[in-house]
Amino acid sequence: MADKRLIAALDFHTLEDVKKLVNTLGDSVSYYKVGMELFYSVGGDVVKWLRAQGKDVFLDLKLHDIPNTVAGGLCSLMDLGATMLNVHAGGGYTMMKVAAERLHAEADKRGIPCPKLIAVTVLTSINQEDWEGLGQELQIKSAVVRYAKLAKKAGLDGVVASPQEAALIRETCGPDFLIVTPGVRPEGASVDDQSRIATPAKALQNGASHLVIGRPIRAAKDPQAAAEAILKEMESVR
Ligand SMILES: O=c1ccn([C@@H]2O[C@H](COP(=O)(O)O)[C@@H](O)[C@H]2O)c(=O)[nH]1
Repeated sequence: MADKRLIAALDFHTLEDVKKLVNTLGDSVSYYKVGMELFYSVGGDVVKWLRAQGKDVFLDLKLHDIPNTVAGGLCSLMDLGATMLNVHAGGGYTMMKVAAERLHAEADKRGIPCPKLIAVTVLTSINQEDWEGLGQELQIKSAVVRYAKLAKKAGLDGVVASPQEAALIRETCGPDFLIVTPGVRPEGASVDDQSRIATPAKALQNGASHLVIGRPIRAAKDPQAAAEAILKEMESVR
């Protein structure tokens, strides 16, 4: 049985590429992330196709707009059947609260399970220099925890954060809060454009509930072997 803590990122722009990787990974991976590159080129069909294969889907579109627009957008996306959706915590407490309330109300009205809703805190590509360039005075860690507390208070199920902040979020937001961490790199793997990273084992030890991993699997010579090695490392942390 696949380890649902691993979410493989499908940053492709054709359905053919998606099918090839998903078929290669087979039963080893049961949870996939669809982000803007794929969604903007293929649309909702990719989510429907993945769901028809029995896969869970994190639809990572990072909605960031005024409350009414974000809530409406989420309700439209709900039709696709994704397991998890997200918004930007930078949209503020009111936006997150309205989004969560409208999503739950819409799910109740339609009699369908409500997708998990999580908030992006500070992107894992942001380093200290980028952060200061934005005029931010809090430390990145403190800002991430602040966003996580706001997301929890607004009724969201969790956050996206780097594995470096996971321990502090877990301590602050409790055992059931979802902590979805991109920025995961096996020892020796290329860092690419990520900044705040950790290995799969370290991310889990820090309290991450899910690891989002893209290029270390997708760009590997043998994606199946890369995924298996990551899963083996994850298995050591339960
Ligand atoms: O803060 C964030 C939020 C989202 N992402 C997404 O996760 C994957 C990571 O892919 P890698 O190839 O493993 O770097 C990618 O789809 C991002 O859009 C993130 O990296 N950081």
